[in-house]
Amino acid sequence: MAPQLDAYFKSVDDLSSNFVERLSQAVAIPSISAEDERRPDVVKMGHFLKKQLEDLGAHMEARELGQQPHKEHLTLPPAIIGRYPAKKDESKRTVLVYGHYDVQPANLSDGWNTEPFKLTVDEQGRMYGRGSTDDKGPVLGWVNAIEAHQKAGVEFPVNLLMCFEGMEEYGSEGLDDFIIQECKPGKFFEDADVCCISDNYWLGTKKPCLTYGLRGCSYYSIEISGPGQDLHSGVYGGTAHEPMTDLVRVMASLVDEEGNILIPGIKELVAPVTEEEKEVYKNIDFTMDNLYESLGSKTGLFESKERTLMGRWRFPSLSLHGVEGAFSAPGAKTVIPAKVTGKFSIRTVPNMEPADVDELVFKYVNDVFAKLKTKNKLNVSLQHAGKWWVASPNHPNFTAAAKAVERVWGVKPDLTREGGSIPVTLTFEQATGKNVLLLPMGSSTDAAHSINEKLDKRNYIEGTKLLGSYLHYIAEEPMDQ
Ligand SMILES: C[C@H](N)C(=O)N[C@@H](Cc1c[nH]cn1)C(=O)O
Ligand SMILES: [Zn+2]
Ligand SMILES: [Zn+2]
Repeated sequence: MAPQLDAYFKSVDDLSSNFVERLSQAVAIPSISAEDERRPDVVKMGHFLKKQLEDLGAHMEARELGQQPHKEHLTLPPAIIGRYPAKKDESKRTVLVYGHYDVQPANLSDGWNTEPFKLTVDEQGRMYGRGSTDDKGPVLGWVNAIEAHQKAGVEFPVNLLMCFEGMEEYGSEGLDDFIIQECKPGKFFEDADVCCISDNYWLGTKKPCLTYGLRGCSYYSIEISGPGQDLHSGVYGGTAHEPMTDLVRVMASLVDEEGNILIPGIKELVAPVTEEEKEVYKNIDFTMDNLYESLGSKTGLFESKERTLMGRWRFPSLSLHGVEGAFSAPGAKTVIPAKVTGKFSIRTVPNMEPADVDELVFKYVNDVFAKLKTKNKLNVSLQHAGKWWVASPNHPNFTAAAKAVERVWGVKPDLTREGGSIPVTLTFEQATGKNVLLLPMGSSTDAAHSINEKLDKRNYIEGTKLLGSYLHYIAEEPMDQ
């Protein structure tokens, strides 16, 4: 395998400027799944990806997923699925890869130093742009790997099945049922031997990792309304119950300043931490400085790395995200908003069942609201939910990936869990019955979901080598599981 990989690596290096250009074209499409008016761009991005792969000879299909639940006027972006080589080679293993081509919202006015939808590369090779690390860079890593094999004249080692979605940042609407259907006998994904997802991040900036766990995410809205329209605070302030005042009280009652979730019953749903498990956290290559570097401040909740890692991977957290309908522009506007909608989410962990979490949340929010004795109206609802996932890293899929990491980066990877969520991971595991590996490309300082999101060129290029060499190692790894 060594000469083949050497030739492949050289090809990746030779093509590196084409790969950056490919990422630049992808970042230029503002495929924001959460913004209704951007839906045509999400679809455009799906077709861009499809065309890139078709040009390399892959068999690709854009599969419609129907209308968006609760927003029936919107058509969901298609699942872009494919197979490379176009005709299955029965003598080779089949690897199913997943990624997403939608991105989080981004505006220059949020505080970006550069245009979010223009890939901007600085002198250190940091490639800034929305979606660069989450998840356009990693998705294009698979495309690049195919191209580099072709240009190097190196035989592609596996049958690659691909599933790319455009709604991951909005709860993967519509995808679960599609995956379940397509994993059935005779369908597109039926013959997967293993699955691989590149859509998370290293713990620090130096050491690659393989990831075997994710937190779930239950995302809620609290709508409070009262007045028939927005009001002048000079004329009506002091005469009416104000929705924003009620909402601030309800939201403040969800979590305290130390990050403790104040909803009764939530803590009891969490699996107890075992002594054996505590040892795992001690051995992870992570420092508080890694945290401070990626936070961009020293505002961590805990002093120790073990407690910090547990706060990210092992315990639930509740975050307040924003308020729709509230005055948020610069300057001063003396308005009383008539209807405000607060958004928050809970990251869930074993053994929290999403339905149990919902019940506790709804009861608590209604109880807190009732105590306010306000005449306004409350509506609390779940926007979307995805369950947590924890797997065993003792599988040839992980062994193959560890070999690839050592070959490309020259170090053994850490085995990590991830605080973020990729809702379909569990679906792939259950629907295929196969092992799922998370193989991250980007690092802890990439600022996914934040302003100035970036992917280091080194991570993109070496990451492309990593994805390709993983396919070579998985092709040869003994597997009876
Ligand atoms: C880890 C992954 N790259 C990611 O960012 N996932 C999102 C998924 C999500 C859940 N609800 C909304 N989006 C995340 O963890 O926030
Ligand atoms: Zn992602
Ligand atoms: Zn994301």
